[in-house]
Amino acid sequence: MGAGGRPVPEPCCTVRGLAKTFRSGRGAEACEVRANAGIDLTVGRGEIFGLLGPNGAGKSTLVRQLTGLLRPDAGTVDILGHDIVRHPERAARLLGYLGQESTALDELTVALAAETTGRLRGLTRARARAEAADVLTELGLEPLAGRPIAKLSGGQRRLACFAAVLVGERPLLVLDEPTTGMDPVARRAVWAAVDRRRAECGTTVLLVTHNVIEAETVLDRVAVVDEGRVIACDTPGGLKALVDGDVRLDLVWRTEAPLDVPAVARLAERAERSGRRWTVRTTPEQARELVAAVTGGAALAALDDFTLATPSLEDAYLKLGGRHSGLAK
Ligand SMILES: Nc1ncnc2c1ncn2[C@@H]1O[C@H](COP(=O)(O)OP(=O)(O)OP(=O)(O)O)[C@@H](O)[C@H]1O
Repeated sequence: MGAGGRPVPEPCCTVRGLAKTFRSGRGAEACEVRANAGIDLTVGRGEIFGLLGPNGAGKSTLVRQLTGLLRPDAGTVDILGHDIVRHPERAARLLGYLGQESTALDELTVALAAETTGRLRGLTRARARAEAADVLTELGLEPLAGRPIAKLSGGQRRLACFAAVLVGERPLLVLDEPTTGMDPVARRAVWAAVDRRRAECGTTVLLVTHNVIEAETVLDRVAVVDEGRVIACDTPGGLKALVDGDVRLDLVWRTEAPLDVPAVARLAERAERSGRRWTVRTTPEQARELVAAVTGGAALAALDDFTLATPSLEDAYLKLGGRHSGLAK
């Protein structure tokens, strides 16, 4: 049994001891960046598995190693029984990859990019065209079908590239921050499309994200990556259990916090401050006392809003010792 008592599915992707150090410059200018250092991971078939971590943690490097685009210095990558380090060319047949950068398809129209991906994956012209049309309808992209991808807005471009990745079904989808820049309607369309493929075809999804809220809602399991290592791997619920019993108190001041109020001055020393917002992670009892202190006296007039919340995945991440910057709220 796996985390949360669920049966562990058959592996789709197994990574062992993956390591990569980038070297740049020469002589005195030379520098080394260890992008990953001994990563072990197993992603089960049909899982929606997330890689969460701050900027520069090594997520994209890991993804590029999995997709056969970057050769690791050491370690193995097995996808559905294929050794991707030895045979990187096999990755294209096993997975659909949505990277962070734009692709050669950017010069094509949305419809042609989707159709071309289908053709590159071995579909007949008629089949590729039909599948592309279906995916465009599914994602609400029909009005943009005839427009070149390069001329679209950032969110539209991302959705068009995602559409292309879906044409010509692949058992594994590797999506590097797929919803960046998308509005809520487009985001919902992406997650509905992912869910449908998992339900209907058993598709496995490996997702890189900064967005902890998204991570909490869509992922079955998540690996937290920091400085090239996996520092935790569990269900979102399992990770949040690390901070079970704590609560988060957010205070938003109208302008300046009233530091002349002793309770507020004491709070200032331990709160995480971001502009007018102060955040404190504490026990429920202490949170109640703090709320009473800031809402019962002179501080109330200076308070714009306050919320008490149960711990989020971000709180769990912080507890694990990850660095705060780079994770979206
Ligand atoms: N081609 C490269 N040459 C040199 N260093 C690199 C190269 N690619 C990545 N790095 C470095 O490796 C580390 C990991 O980068 P990576 O892009 O994998 O992080 P990430 O977790 O995907 O970050 P982000 O969330 O910002 O996309 C960083 O320190 C980065 O600067």
